[in-house]
Amino acid sequence: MCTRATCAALKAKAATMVDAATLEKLEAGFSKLQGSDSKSLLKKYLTREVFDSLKNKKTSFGSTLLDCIQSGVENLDSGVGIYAPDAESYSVFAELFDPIIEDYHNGFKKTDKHPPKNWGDVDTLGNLDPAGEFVVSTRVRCGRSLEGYPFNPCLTESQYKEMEDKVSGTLSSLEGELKGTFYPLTGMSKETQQQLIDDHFLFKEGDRFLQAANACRFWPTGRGIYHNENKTFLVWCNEEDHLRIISMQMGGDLQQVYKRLVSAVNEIEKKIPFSHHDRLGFLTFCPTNLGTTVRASVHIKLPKLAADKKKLEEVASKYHLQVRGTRGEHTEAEGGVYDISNKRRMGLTEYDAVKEMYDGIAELIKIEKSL
Ligand SMILES: Nc1ncnc2c1ncn2[C@@H]1O[C@H](COP(=O)(O)OP(=O)(O)OP(=O)(O)O)[C@@H](O)[C@H]1O
Ligand SMILES: NC(=[NH2+])NCCC[C@H](N)C(=O)O
Repeated sequence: MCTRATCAALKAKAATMVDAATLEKLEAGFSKLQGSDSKSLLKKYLTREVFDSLKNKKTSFGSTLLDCIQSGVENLDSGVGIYAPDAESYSVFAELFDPIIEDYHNGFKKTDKHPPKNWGDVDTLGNLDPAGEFVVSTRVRCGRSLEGYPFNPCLTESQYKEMEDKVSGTLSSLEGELKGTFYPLTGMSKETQQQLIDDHFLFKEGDRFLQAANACRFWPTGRGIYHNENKTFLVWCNEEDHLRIISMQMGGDLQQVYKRLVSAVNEIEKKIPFSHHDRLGFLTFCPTNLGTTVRASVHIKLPKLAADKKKLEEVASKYHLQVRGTRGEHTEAEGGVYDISNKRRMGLTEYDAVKEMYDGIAELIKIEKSL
């Protein structure tokens, strides 16, 4: 017979157990992935052994292995294929996250510790292309998560609203070049939204990788964009991460772009506490963005080098750079314009992540000139 005490204990145990339907989906997902020709890091590191050791685990938010891997299972063309539904997932499912992090971030081992934040001397970076021959535009972004909130899949509708209020309220106090307006996605006309996307200022809608990760619930509630008048400083609210802080402008003046980003982050950090992990650095939804969270990119035309796309990618990867299409990740180049950025974000400082892009692009331009 079930006494009150044993009943409560059984209930508590059931709450920490992964239910049969989830286990069934996990097994089906595992078979689908391993039977596919997916090139994702998820497929590479989710061995039967790792799968069996993690399939019954749950975080205190109730997130399971399925929540972490479902995007990569559904989208077999994923490069990575895994997201952390909450910060605890990085430790509960470390057996899977750690080797993926090590592979993506150039050998950042599970025993390694991400260095403390260091923006470095912002005056030491220059203009990548003073003559304006190759670089169309330059952008540096970083991601931040608000302390006290889980990532997208675990957020409630009211948390989305609360976060949007917090973010827009805080940004409204920015001054000088950073002064701007917050535009919620709710109520924005489709034309305005599309124009902002086409001009590379706003995140796209309906990203299938995020959707499959359960990251687009209650859309467009709580999502929005803040920008200054000339759109050189922008903040995305509640897309992939709670915050994406962005500085961008036409041409190759990385110093100006980086300086603006650093002063903006320093200002915002005074007003909002961000989630930071002793070993992993700043916390983000996707393991590719942990650490510095910095992606410094140029839109660049390198017609000779890019005549052979494979060659371009090979040379870029030699300098630890990643090549994307004109409209960002998972898109193709239009009119010969590529998005080239630093690939790793962990195990080095913010300054060094940006410098990695600076040095690599300088080399690519040198090669292009020599061809
Ligand atoms: N140097 C750049 N100049 C102009 N636009 C850029 C530049 N780099 C990226 N973008 C634009 O930023 C938008 C977002 O791109 P994308 O989603 O690939 O990167 P992200 O914002 O860094 O985030 P994530 O890596 O999570 O995808 C796209 O419209 C892309 O074209
Ligand atoms: N925006 C990102 N987090 N990009 C990195 C990974 C995106 C996607 N999940 C993939 O594996 O291809």
